[in-house]
Amino acid sequence: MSIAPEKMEEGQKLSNFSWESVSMNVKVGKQDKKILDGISGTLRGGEVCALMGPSGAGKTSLLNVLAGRVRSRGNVKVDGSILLDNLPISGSALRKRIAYVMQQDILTPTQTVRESLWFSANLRLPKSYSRKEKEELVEKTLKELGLEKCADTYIGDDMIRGVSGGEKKRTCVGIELIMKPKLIFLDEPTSGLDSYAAHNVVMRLKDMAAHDGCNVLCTIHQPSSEVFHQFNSVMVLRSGKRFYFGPLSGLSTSLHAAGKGCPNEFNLADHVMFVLQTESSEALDKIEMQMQEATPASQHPEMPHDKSVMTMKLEGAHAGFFTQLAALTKREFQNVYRDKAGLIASILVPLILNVFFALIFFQVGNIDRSEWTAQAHFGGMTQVAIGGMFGAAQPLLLKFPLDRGIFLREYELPQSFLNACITWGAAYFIMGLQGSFIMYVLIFWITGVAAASTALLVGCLAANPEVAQQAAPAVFVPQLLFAGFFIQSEQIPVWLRWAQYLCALKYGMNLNIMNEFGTDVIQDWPVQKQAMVSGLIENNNINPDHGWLYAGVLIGIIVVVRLLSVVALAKRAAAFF
Ligand SMILES: Nc1ncnc2c1ncn2[C@@H]1O[C@H](COP(=O)(O)OP(=O)(O)OP(=O)(O)O)[C@@H](O)[C@H]1O
Repeated sequence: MSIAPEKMEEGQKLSNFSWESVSMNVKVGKQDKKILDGISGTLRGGEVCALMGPSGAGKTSLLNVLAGRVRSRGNVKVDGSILLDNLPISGSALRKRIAYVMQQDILTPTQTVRESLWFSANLRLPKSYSRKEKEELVEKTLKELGLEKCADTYIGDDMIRGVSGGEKKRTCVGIELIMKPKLIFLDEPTSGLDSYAAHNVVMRLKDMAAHDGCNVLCTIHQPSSEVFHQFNSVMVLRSGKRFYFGPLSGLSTSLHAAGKGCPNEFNLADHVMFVLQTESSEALDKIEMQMQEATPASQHPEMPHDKSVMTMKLEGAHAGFFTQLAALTKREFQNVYRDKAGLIASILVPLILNVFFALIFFQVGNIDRSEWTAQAHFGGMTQVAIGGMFGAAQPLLLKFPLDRGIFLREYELPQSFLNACITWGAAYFIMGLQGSFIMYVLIFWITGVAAASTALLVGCLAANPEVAQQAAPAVFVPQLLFAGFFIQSEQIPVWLRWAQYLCALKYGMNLNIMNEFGTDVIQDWPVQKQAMVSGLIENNNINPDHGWLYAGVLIGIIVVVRLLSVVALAKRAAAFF
């Protein structure tokens, strides 16, 4: 979300955000499915509105349409108008003005609460803010959200002990609120919280809305009475239609007037849900009509505009490239060194595994041994390269790339270089290889980055991580087959050989073979053994003069595949927005 507020100005009028006859239809097969049916409403500045309704009623769809995240395309058709201060607004102009707090936490576990807010402030506030002003804003937000006590605690995850669920939610809210947006949409900000923590979140939102004059809309699921009564207004949906919109008190009186009053000891929110889910569609139409007749004003709440509060101009350039780069680099380094378990795993696991695998190929590169064979010698090198390819690609297939960077991240290259050093440090001496150690490390490094790039593309094309994993063999098995160990290039049918140009492992292995069996390495070997490895080079169509070409192909694969990933991801994002 990118909102760039200028400094706050006193005495500006509150904004009204309204929408009229918003509809959304989806074509499912040959049928039109009405997701939203002519919904109108208004959000008044300084107030918090709850969006409620049974599961599937259309809450998230409405929130997405109002946030400009869904538009007419393909089999989705969106109608209606959205107005900010009575002026139509749509597209990026609308998205820019809305802070959208999604259901999923998007926090970095290894950052503290204060660092998370600072990260957001540093990256997203306009350049006109000085460091001191940003720091003051962070401290103010911490205070307003009641996060001072846990400001220096890690966010945490399953591995790292961190802040509580409620504090996490409030941090998520804070990350958006630090931008002082005019419009704040929250998708179930209280889900997973106990009623006290949920109450806390809503109270903070309410205080902030009242103080800063922003318009807040949040979907909410089964709120406790205490939480529900904090909202200024409520919109209740049923089957994509508006059932009620107005103040909370109006909901209670109009239900009463329709003969469905909430018993004293019941929770009003639960009661409405119960009515919506137990009454027939015809009965609900009747109740809705009776409610409208009883309190017609509730359906069109007036919009007083006489209140003046602190608000802000939505202008100003964002933080510059170098500020953003510095902030991102710092966060990624913190992430690596604070995640102790991850750090140990990324060193110890490859070390132990590679020692074990290398022991299976113990001294296969020592030509003085009577057991020496070219096949085992070649096999030892191949197993390290295959292990490297899977080690680099696996994490990208397991984690959906939408939440990862598409271009090489700041620490991705050093991390894969470290991995290359660990792997060859464990394998090279045990297997008794003779090529240049540093060349092995460099080849492993570049092949690993190419394999990781391919995995990233698979992830970007796949609909979800499961599909990505199922598609993985289609990409990686050919790599193994073209690597020259199972079948040599000249034995593969000519009309299929072109596929080797897509396989990073093939070029990594070409370079490995040149490194291990180059003329300078084998010149002192017995002639018979020289002939055996020379045959290996020839049968795999390796030209010893083409080393730079093979390295160039690997770099080309990295560049092309990363660019294709950007295109794939941009298409996916366009479908979403
Ligand atoms: N793009 C789409 N294609 C087909 N059906 C859709 C699409 N988007 C939403 N729906 C359907 O529209 C209905 C409303 O979905 P929505 O997610 O808005 O409901 P909700 O009120 O937020 O539900 P919940 O409380 O369970 O999250 C559901 O039946 C959903 O399956």
